[in-house]
Amino acid sequence: MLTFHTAATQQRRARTELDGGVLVTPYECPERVDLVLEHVHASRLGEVREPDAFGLAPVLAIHDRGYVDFLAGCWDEWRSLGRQGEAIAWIWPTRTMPGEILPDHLDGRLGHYALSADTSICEGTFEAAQASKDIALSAVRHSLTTGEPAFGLCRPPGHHAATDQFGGYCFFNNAAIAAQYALDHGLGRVAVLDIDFHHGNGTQQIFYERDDVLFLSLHGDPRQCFPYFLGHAEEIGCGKGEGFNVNYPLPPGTDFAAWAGALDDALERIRAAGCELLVVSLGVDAFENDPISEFKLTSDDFTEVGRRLAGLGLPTTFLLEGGYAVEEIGINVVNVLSGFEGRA
Ligand SMILES: NCCCNCCCCCS
Ligand SMILES: [Zn+2]
Repeated sequence: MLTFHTAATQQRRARTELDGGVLVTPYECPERVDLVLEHVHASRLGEVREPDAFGLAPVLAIHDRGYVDFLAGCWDEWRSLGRQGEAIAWIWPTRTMPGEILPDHLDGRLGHYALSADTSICEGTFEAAQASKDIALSAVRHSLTTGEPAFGLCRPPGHHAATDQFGGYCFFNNAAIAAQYALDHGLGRVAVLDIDFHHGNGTQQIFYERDDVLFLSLHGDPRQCFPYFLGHAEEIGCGKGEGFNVNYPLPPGTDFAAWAGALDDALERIRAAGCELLVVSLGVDAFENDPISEFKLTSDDFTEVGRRLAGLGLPTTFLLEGGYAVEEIGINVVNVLSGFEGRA
């Protein structure tokens, strides 16, 4: 299986994440890329290829122009205000303050465009996000033109990024951008399957009223887990999109047996919907030792996940999302990919 990767994804080197009331070293660290790459090579998964540059048009097919411009200028503007730390949102529109008018001040715009305070913006963030979406586009183009599976070693991840919102370590929704690219190049319907521990709120929001993307997500129940405010089973899509959004919220402590039951149901729905491509939001933070997640999948379980995905018989593009047990991220990611190829 081909891997798309560029070191440009490591330009984002944030030093701070607000976690439990203190500023910690971000869980979503550049070293994640090195460790996945190490295992891609060690497992002889296949060639590692630099992505092509696709520019901003595919991004603007998904994200709002004002949002993209905000991301492009935020760090420099933050610094021009004389701020010492990294750009972190600290005030938001709320239930009692809906914020219909976009503020002029950066702090107001930061709250408008930020989902959560866990994601700092620093030097190199915009550049890394561009590299990550180029990886996703290169991977999906390969699957479309060859029918072969491809792996996009994306970083930063994307599934929490909505039309005009960043957070959960995500800026551009790589999976949504890839799915839209496939639709713009002739496909009628694409499935996006999100197996990251956290609900893909951004991907859901982007496609919620559409029937050309079937979005399915297995994740920690939002009653107990980030992102807390989206991801319930009752959210089934609306308008033309009704029935094309499927959430599988599962309780903390879920093991593979229960999780795989939801996966099998999701695979059945993908089969029934006549999807022509599968984009997998491949987060491996459902792993039992993940520091910020609460499922109990083992490394061997990830091999079985890959095997079951292969059973669909669809062209499949895997895009890295989360996974914060850094030591094991490489094993877990490659196990899915090797399992898919029947090599494990
Ligand atoms: N403070 C603990 C983590 C907060 N961040 C939410 C998790 C984002 C996962 C992205 S896959
Ligand atoms: Zn996650």
